[in-house]
Amino acid sequence: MSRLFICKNIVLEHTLLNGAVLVDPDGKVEKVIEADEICFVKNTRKILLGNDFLMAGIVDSHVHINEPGRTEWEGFESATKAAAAGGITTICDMPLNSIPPTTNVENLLVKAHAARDIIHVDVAFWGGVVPDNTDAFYGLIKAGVVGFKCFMCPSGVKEFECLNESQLDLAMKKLKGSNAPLAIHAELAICEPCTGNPQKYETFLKSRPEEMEIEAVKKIIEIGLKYDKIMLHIVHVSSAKTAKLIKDARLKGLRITSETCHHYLTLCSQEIPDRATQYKCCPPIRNRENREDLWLAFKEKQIDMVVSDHSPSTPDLKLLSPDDENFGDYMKAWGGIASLQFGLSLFWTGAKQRGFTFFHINKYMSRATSVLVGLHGSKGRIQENYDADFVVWDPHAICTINESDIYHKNKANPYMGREVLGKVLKTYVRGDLVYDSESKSKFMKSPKGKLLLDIDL
Ligand SMILES: NC(=O)N[C@H]1NC(=O)NC1=O
Ligand SMILES: [Zn+2]
Ligand SMILES: [Zn+2]
Repeated sequence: MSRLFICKNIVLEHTLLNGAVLVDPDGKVEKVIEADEICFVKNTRKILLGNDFLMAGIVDSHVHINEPGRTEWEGFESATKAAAAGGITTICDMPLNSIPPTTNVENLLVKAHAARDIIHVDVAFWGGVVPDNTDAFYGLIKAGVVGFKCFMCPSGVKEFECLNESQLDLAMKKLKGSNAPLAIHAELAICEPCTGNPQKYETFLKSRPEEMEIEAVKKIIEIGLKYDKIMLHIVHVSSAKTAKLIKDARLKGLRITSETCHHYLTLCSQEIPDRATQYKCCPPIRNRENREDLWLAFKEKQIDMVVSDHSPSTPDLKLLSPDDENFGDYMKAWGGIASLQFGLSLFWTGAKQRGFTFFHINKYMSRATSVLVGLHGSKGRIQENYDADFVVWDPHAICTINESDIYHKNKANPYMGREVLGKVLKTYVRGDLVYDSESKSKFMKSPKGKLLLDIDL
């Protein structure tokens, strides 16, 4: 049966509409209509959303799910529940931290089989580039990966080796003209050895200065400019200076985009306590001034989107226990922040204070990310023929991030106890309810997510 979502605040690209969204039985948007046309629509199930806000579901193009192999860090079921509870309707899984990594079709199938039947939102996959797998690119593209990801410095896991300059050059050469973007972790290992107290955040920050990112991006641009049709994407930009370089390269004709993460926009180094390794990620969270410059970089069109880079691990690897001999050692702890579920509230809290609107949330968290991963024909907008992926939320609600409300497998995160603006009430994937904050069970018994791949399993 068709469904009619009636709502006073429907967030479209540039307008807030008092009206309704008609969704066909296949879960596609049939029509967006104004309030005075509602009475003409017959034979539908009406879903009354009143004064809540109805927005396109969030597309988080940067998530590490880690199953199989490191499922105790994060798995498809827990990650997609957290996503649904955060208003995210599509996540794109990064190729590393799982064993095997997504570096050939065989491995992709292993991951897809692990995910099948247990996902509460849609899941797409990035392929990985490691030093010797260019022969696997074609098969991975045919199977439907959304693009490729590589590292320019050690990734943190031994199965996913980083590329040197000539290997990066080769990857670009092979991918040019393919429509598959190459997403790059841009840090060059040019830093000095760490001295100082490893339990102080400042010590870690000094060991990974922004020059590592700046030099890496300069190198990427230099190589990229040799290849006409390569699509490049710089993941988790932490430094506002890097963001500017990326925009300048785009003005020179390079097809290059950038993302930043909620942690760089919300947190700052001055506020990070000693031994608080739940704040550790790479590149590191930088100072307050840089954080403000990152917000400005959106206004200057230097940053295109914002994602979670959700990359949790178990608490032992985060060295979070006072009983651990390396307790709170920033240099030794796992680098990666768990935040998948909080993206909408974190971004909105910071964005509203700085004069951004609902339309920017849609732009940076749904539309731009959908374009990056080639899903812009079906995801990221409330529009005819698009999937009816929706988040229903209250942008005025003030909530506290509590451990009991978190669905990530590993709950340690830098936001515990923080007050944020915005509460997700309900999430729909292809017209079906997948999360309901009011219900006892919150999630559906039979998960409704789909694998966004071009192969049959
Ligand atoms: N391996 C992995 O997930 N690394 C991620 N963690 C992080 O903080 N930055 C990354 O690239
Ligand atoms: Zn990375
Ligand atoms: Zn990542």
